[in-house]
Amino acid sequence: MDIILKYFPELTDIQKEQFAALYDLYTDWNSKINVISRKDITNLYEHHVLHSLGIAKVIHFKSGTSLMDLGTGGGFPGIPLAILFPECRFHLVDSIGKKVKVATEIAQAIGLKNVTTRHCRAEEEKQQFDFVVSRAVMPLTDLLKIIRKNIRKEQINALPNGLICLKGGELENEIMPVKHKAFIYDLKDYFDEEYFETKKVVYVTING
Ligand SMILES: C[S@@+](CC[C@H](N)C(=O)[O-])C[C@H]1O[C@@H](n2cnc3c(N)ncnc32)[C@H](O)[C@@H]1O
Repeated sequence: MDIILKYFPELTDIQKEQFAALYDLYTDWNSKINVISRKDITNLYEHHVLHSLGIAKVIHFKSGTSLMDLGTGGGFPGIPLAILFPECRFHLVDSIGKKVKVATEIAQAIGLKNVTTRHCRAEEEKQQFDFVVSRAVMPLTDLLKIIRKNIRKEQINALPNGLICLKGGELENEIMPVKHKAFIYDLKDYFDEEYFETKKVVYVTING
C-alpha cells in the first residue's frame, strides 16, 4: 500500500481506505476464483494496482469521463482507476462470469459508486465511452476492431478519445499495422521499481 502513496501522495482518506481494503479482498476472492496468479498476490500493490494506475500518469481524466475496461478479469485496470478517479464512470466487461463476479463484489465491498460491470464479450457491448482501457487481453489490432463502435465522437478531455492499454515488452510488431496515431509511454519513466522496466502504456486515438 505504501507504494501507492509513494506515487500518488494526494489521495483522500476514502481513497486510502479503499486501496488498503483491496489486499484482504483480493486475497480472499483469489483463493476461491483465480483472478491473479496465486504466487503474485503478495505483489498485488506493485504488479496489479500500481501497474493499473500507470494509465493515470499518462492521462488525467476529466470529471465526467466514461471508460470501459475490456477484459477486466478481477478488475484490472478498472478498479484501481475507479478509486483514483471517483468523478469518472467505469464499465467493466469480461466474458468470464466468475471473474466479473469478483470485480463486482470488490467494487461493492469498497463502496465504489462509479463502477458498473457486465458479463459479456466486448463484441456484444454497444455502449459508447470516451476511452477504452485494457490490460493483457489481446493484440492491439484485435482490440481496435472491437472497440471502434464503443468510442464516442464528442470529446471532453484534452486528448482525443481512444484506446489506452497496458503492455509489456517488445511492441514494434503490434504497433506497426495500426493505422491510427499511437503514442507509447514507458512506465519506467514514472515508476522506479524493476517490474516496470519493460512496461508501457499505449494510447491510440480513434477519432483524433
Ligand atoms: C489475462 S486476463 C487479464 C485480466 C485483467 N485485465 C488483468 O490484467 O488482470 C484476460 C481477460 O480478458 C477476457 N477477454 C478475452 N477476450 C474477451 C472479449 N472478447 N470480451 C471480453 N473479455 C474478454 C478474458 O476472459 C480474461 O478475463
